[in-house]
Amino acid sequence: MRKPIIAGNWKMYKNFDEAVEFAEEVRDKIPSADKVDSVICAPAIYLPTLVDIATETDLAIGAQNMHYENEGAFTGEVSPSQLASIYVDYVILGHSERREYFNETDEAINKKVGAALSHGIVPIICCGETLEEKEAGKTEAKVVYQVTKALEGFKSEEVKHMVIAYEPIWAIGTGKTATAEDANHVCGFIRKTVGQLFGHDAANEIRIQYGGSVKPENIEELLSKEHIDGALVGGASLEVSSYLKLLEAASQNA
Ligand SMILES: O=C(CO)COP(=O)(O)O
Repeated sequence: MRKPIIAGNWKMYKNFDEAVEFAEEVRDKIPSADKVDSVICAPAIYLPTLVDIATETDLAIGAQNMHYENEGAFTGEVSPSQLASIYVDYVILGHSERREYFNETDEAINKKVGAALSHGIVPIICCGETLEEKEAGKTEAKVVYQVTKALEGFKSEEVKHMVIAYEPIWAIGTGKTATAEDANHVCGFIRKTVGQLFGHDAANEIRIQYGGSVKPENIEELLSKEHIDGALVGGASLEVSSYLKLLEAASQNA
């Protein structure tokens, strides 16, 4: 049985006071980490403070991106060793917004996955198709390509501990959610691909999230599906009450 994982992606929202207030309000209300992994992926400048607030609670903190090099002349970037030095647990890699607006390539994402692993940071690897690709019947080909590239060169033992987030781009921030059946179908397809590349154990243990307009109203149906192990959530992770409802739903599903 895979433990559900709900990760909030705050993107470039909240000022410092709002971020602190949120974390202080939720930290003692997080369901047990035995039942659900509860993560907030915040803007980089808030990470040390949020890690402090979350210490000795069941809330885990993640970054939204990082470079693959540990140090160097890369103005404006944050490195894996820097994130590890402040005890960040997770990092979102290859989000469609990074691929689209910051020209992130599959090769760079693959290097970032390796860098995250070598620092004990769990990568949440994003994949997903555009509306055009969906309408052209290319969803499966797109996610297989992205997942295969991101996982190239790793061992089954490493892949097991990773998280993949299937986020159809047309469902992000649009209020349009993939039906639970469609989302489950694609997540199942991703699992099958992992199985072909890394074997049965990796396929069985890797956690696959759905992302794209996930809300308290649709989380239960999504999580009831065989291949959906959690959610990567934008908008609905910004409010304390809706974030906690998502966690509650996942802990009851566990
Ligand atoms: O991009 C997303 C999470 O990474 C999804 O965002 P929304 O939940 O706001 O659609």
